[in-house]
Amino acid sequence: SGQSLSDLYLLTEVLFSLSLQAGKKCTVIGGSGFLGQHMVEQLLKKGYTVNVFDIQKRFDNDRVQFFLGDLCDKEALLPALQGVSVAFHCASPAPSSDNRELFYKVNFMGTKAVVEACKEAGVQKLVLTSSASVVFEGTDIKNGSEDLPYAKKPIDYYTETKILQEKEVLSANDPGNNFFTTAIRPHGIFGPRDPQLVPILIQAAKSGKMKFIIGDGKNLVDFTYVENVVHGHILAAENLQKGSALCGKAFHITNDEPVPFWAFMSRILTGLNYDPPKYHIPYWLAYYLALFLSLVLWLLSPLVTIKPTFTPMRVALAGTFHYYSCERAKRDMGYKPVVSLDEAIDRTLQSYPHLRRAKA
Ligand SMILES: NC(=O)C1=CN([C@@H]2O[C@H](COP(=O)(O)OP(=O)(O)OC[C@H]3O[C@@H](n4cnc5c(N)ncnc54)[C@H](O)[C@@H]3O)[C@@H](O)[C@H]2O)C=CC1
Ligand SMILES: CC(C)CCC[C@@H](C)[C@H]1CC[C@H]2C3=C(CC[C@]12C)[C@@]1(C)CCC(=O)C[C@@H]1CC3
Repeated sequence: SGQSLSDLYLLTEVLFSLSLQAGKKCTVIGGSGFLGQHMVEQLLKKGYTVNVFDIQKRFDNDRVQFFLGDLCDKEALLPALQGVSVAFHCASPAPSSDNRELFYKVNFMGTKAVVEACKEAGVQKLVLTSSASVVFEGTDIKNGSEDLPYAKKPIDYYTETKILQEKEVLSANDPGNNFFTTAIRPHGIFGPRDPQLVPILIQAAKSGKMKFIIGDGKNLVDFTYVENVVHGHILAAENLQKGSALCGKAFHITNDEPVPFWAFMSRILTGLNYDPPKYHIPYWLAYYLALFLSLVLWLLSPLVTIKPTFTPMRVALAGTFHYYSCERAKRDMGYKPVVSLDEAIDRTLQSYPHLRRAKA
């Protein structure tokens, strides 16, 4: 009859909208962090229901359900993953923490717990935030593709465990059990609220350490605006499905506009009223000075803890080419940066009024 037909129609509508809602429920592991918070904001804008799992709560939002816990604890993760179809894993100890045990525990063992918890909770898609640095050994990379082998000698412990983490996630891809995984490899993320790049640079400038250009200053590097990184993650989640080219694969996400490292640094410095560096120092000299300094600080470490501005890792990043091709992301997920580098730098500079030097 007409009544039962309209009941059936209503039921179908309800079921359809329930399935859409379930498809759009996600968890951001590391959602209190720099990238994580930007992920949450964009996911909410796109109509996702968002859970955050993090060891700390760094913002308030009525539309977000927070789960506080350590990702190394599978039992703590499970409630945050109930009814969720996509998990984004963008948690990591800060690279500057330089704590080998912590990197191993969180990035490797913790990621194993994330994979197990996702499978147990019935999450279908896991998108990992990896890093383009997993292939970087401190020597030039120009337009590197995802086919480059993992670094045999990674530049630091952080990167060593990012490699282990990425391998763990990609090898967990299991179409037979309806569990799909992929990894996004961003490079040099920057933007509003970044606690690393701009604040470290300005701190160095304030203490008079930004006088030298390491090398000839022509080395091209990728700096990627945080919203482009978020866009890559969301596209990855939306294109990750049975039979897609994303399953078990890694993808570079960059601004697709490599820029000389020192031109980028100078633009940030002058944009915040600091002088750009102007003297040149040979790369090898800067590298061995940084190595010598880290040795001295290591010898002094039982007595005093000092964090150097110029570490061998930072010198390597500042004095070599390291930019990557994002053709694979363009081809397989329709990626294209949504914010140009010029616009991204302007927005970033405007977001740091407290770091701007007052003009004399
Ligand atoms: N910032 C950059 O230039 C790049 C970052 N990445 C990757 O992007 C991801 C996000 O980085 P950022 O947002 O810059 O870092 P962040 O330090 O701002 O955020 C990391 C978040 O992870 C959380 N976290 C750390 N340990 C945890 C644990 N045991 N359990 C639960 N939560 C924990 C922290 O509380 C923090 O909220 C990381 O995986 C990082 O390796 C990759 C390439 C470049
Ligand atoms: C003091 C100056 C020589 C350099 C100041 C800027 C640096 C703090 C940043 C320049 C390149 C950045 C970078 C990262 C951290 C911040 C920089 C060293 C990462 C190591 C962050 C984590 C990653 O996965 C790779 C990044 C590469 C670029």
